[in-house]
Amino acid sequence: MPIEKQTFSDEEALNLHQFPQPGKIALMATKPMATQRDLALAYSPGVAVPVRKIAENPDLAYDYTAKGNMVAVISNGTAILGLGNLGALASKPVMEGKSVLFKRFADIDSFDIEVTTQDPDEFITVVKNITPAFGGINLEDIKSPECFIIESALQDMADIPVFHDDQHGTAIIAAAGLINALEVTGKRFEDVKVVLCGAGAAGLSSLGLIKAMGVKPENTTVVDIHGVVYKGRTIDMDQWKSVHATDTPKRTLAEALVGADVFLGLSAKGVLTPEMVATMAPQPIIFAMANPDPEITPEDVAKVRSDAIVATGRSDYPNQVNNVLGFPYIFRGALDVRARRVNHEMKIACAQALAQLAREDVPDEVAAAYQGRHLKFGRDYIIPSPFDPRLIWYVPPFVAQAAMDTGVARKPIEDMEAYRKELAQRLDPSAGFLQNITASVRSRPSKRIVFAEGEDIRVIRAAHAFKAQGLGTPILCGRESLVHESMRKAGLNPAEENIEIINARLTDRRDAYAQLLYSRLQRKGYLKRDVERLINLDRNSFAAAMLISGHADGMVTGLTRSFDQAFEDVLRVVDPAPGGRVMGMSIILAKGKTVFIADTTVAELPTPEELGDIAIEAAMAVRRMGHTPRVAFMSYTTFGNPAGERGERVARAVELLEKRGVDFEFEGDMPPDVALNPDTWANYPFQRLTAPANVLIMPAIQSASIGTKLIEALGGATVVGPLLLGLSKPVQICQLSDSVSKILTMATFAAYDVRADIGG
Ligand SMILES: NC(=O)C1=CN([C@@H]2O[C@H](COP(=O)(O)OP(=O)(O)OC[C@H]3O[C@@H](n4cnc5c(N)ncnc54)[C@H](OP(=O)(O)O)[C@@H]3O)[C@@H](O)[C@H]2O)C=CC1
Ligand SMILES: CC(=O)C(=O)O
Ligand SMILES: [Mg+2]
Repeated sequence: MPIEKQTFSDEEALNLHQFPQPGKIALMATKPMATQRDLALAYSPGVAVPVRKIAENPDLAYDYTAKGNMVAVISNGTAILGLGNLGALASKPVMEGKSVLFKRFADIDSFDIEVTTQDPDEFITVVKNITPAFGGINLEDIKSPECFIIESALQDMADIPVFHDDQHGTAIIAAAGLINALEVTGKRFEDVKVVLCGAGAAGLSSLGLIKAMGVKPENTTVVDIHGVVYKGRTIDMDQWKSVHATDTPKRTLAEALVGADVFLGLSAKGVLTPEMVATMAPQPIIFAMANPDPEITPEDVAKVRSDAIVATGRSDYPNQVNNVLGFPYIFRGALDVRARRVNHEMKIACAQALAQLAREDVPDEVAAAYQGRHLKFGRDYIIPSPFDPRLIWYVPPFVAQAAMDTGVARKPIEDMEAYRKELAQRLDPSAGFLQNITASVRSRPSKRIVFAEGEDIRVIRAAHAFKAQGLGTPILCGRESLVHESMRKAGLNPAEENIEIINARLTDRRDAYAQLLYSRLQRKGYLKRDVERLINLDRNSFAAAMLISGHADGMVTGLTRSFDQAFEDVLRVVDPAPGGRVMGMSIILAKGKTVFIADTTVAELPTPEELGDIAIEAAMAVRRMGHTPRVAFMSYTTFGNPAGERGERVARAVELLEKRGVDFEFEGDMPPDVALNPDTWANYPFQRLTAPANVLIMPAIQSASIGTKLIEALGGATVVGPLLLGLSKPVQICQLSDSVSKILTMATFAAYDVRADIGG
C-alpha cells in the first residue's frame, strides 16, 4: 500500500535545511531598486505619496502595499506537530515550511513569526499590534486550550481573517475526507459512531465541524490522555472539552472503540492498536492524523482488517488528510475577496469543494500528481493529493463565493469564470517539471540503472533513494566490502539494502565484456590485454559494457572523474544513436519559465551544420519531455546587426536548417533578450516565433557553459543537467561536486531515457 516510504536520513533533512543557505525562505523584491530614480520613487520621497493616501483611507493599503497577498504564520511553539511544547524558536522550521507551502500551492507571500511567550494575553497583544501588515493571520501549533482563547480574541479585534490552522484547516480536511469515506462505505453522518482521540486544538475543532455537518453528539466519544471525556469527569477538564463530554460508562479508548465506525486520531504516535481496530464496526474509517507519526500505520490496520478505509497525515501513504490541502486555498479565496474573517460557511464550502474534487475523474495530465497512478474515487483515494494541480483553481472560488454570500467580502469577485482562469495561471508551471519526469519513471519502474562509482557515499545514497522511491532497480559497481563500508557510513544497513553490487574483477561476465570491447576497439589501437585491463580497472568501461550488453538499461557516472574523462570512457563503449547528435543540454527552471540550453558540454565551436544538428536533437528531447520546442539560435547579433563573422555563422545555421524541413519553430540569429521577450519583436515583424523561445542553441561551448553556470551561480533558478543526449543508450554524467539529490535527478533522467520513444 505505501506509495513512497520515507527515503531520507536525518542528515539529509538537516542538509536540506542548511544548504545552499540556511532555512527555507528569503525575500524577493518586486520592484527594481537599480537607479537613483527608482530609489526616489520607491523610498523617500516617493513613498510619502502612498503613505498619505493610506492614512486617509486604510483600504488603499491593499492597492499600494503587499498586504493583500501577505499572510503571517505565527506560533509560540507550544504544540509543534505532535512533538509537544518545544518553544518558539524550535517551531521556526515548521513555520518557514508553512510559509513556503503558501507560496508553492497558492502563490501567497508569507512570513513566519515566532513569539516567545506562553502567556495568551501577551501573545494576543503582540499579534493584535502587527495585523495591519497582513491580509491574514495563520496561527499555527499553539496548544489547546490557549489556542481557543487566542484565536477568538484576535478575530474579534482584527478586520482580517485570523485562522488557527490546526483547528480549522485540519477540521476542513478531516470533514472532506469523511464526506467521501462515508460515501464509499455507504454510511451516513447521522448514523455513524465517532471516537475522537486527542482533545486538543485539531481534535475538538474537527469534532465540532463534523457535528455541524450532521454527526449526532450522542454518537460521539472523546478520549484524551486520561481516557474518555465523560460527563462529570473532573480531571483536566475545561469548557472546550466539556462541550463534547458524553454520558457514558466507557472509560478507555479500547472500550470506546468497540463497534465504532470512525476513529479520528489527532493525538500522538501509536495510540491506536490493531487489537482495538479489530473491535470496530464493519468498514471502519480510521483517520490517524498525528504528525509526524500516525496513531497507527496502515500496515498495522491491514493486519487485522481488510475492510477499513485508512487515512494519515503523511504523504507516503494513500489518503493524506493534512491541512496542507486547506490553508493555502482557504486563504487564497479569502484574500481575493479581501475577507474580514474566515467563517463557518467558508470552511464548509472548502470541505465540500475538496470532497467533490476527489470524486471527479483524474485527467491524464493530472496523473503526474499521483505518481502516474490512474486513480479513481474509492477506498485509496478519498481526498485529492496536495500536488493535484487543479486545487488552485478549483477550491478558492468556492471559498470566495461563500465569503461573498455571507457578507464578509470587502471586494466581491465579479466574474467567477475569469477568476478561475486567473487562478489557473497563477502558479509556476515549472514547479511540476521534475515531478512529471519522476512520475513518468515511477509509473514504469522497470529500468536497471548502473552506478559506475558504487563505492562513493553520495552515489550509494542516491541509489538507495532511487530504489526506495520506486524509480527502478539500482546496480552499484564496486568492491563489495568497500560498498558496504560506505553504506554503513551513510547510515544504511548493507544487510537490508538488497541492492545488487557488481565487482568487475570477480564477475564471470568479465570475459564476455572484454570480448565485446575488443571487437569494437581492435582496429583502434587496442590490444586484447588493453581491453581486459579496461574492464578490470575502469569502472566506466565496465558499466558501459553492462549497458550495451543489456545487463543494465541506463548508466550514471561522473562523481569521481572529470566530465571529459568520464565522457571519453563512455564514448569508447557506447555509440551515438543512429542519426543522433551527442551533446549536452541544461534545463533552467526559473520564474515560471522552463528554458533548455544546448550544447552545454560537447562541441567546442560547432559549424553551422552542427548547430542545426544540435537544434534537432534538442527539439526532439524537449518534445519528449512534454514541451513544444521553439528554438532560438543565440548570438550577440540580432538578425545580422552588427555585422560580424560570429553572427554570420549563426545566421548560416538558420539558413541551413530551413532547407532541412524540420517540424519545429526556429529563429535567429538573436540574443536571449530578444528570444525570450516578445516586447522586442515589434522591430522585427518578419520573425517567425509564435511565443518566447524555450530552446536556446548557443553558438559555442564557451557561451553555453558560462551562461548556464552564471544563471546557476546567481541563484533564483534551478538548473538541471547538463543531460547527455544523442547516445544509443542512456548515460548521464554528473558533475564532480554534485549533491545526492542531483545524482538522483540524473539517475531519474537515465531511467526516463530522453530518446525512449524516438528509438536508437
Ligand atoms: N494531519 C493534520 O493535518 C494535522 C495533524 N495534527 C496532529 O494532531 C496532533 C495534535 O495537535 P494539536 O491539536 O495541534 O495539539 P494539542 O496540543 O492542542 O492537542 C493534542 C491533544 O492530544 C492529546 N494527547 C496526547 N497524547 C495523547 C494520548 N496518548 N492519548 C490521547 N490523547 C493524547 C493531548 O492531551 P494532553 O493535552 O492532555 O497532553 C491534547 O489534548 C499532533 O500530532 C499534530 O501533529 C494537527 C494539525 C493538523
Ligand atoms: C499538519 C500540522 O499542522 C500539524 O501536524 O501540526
Ligand atoms: Mg500544525
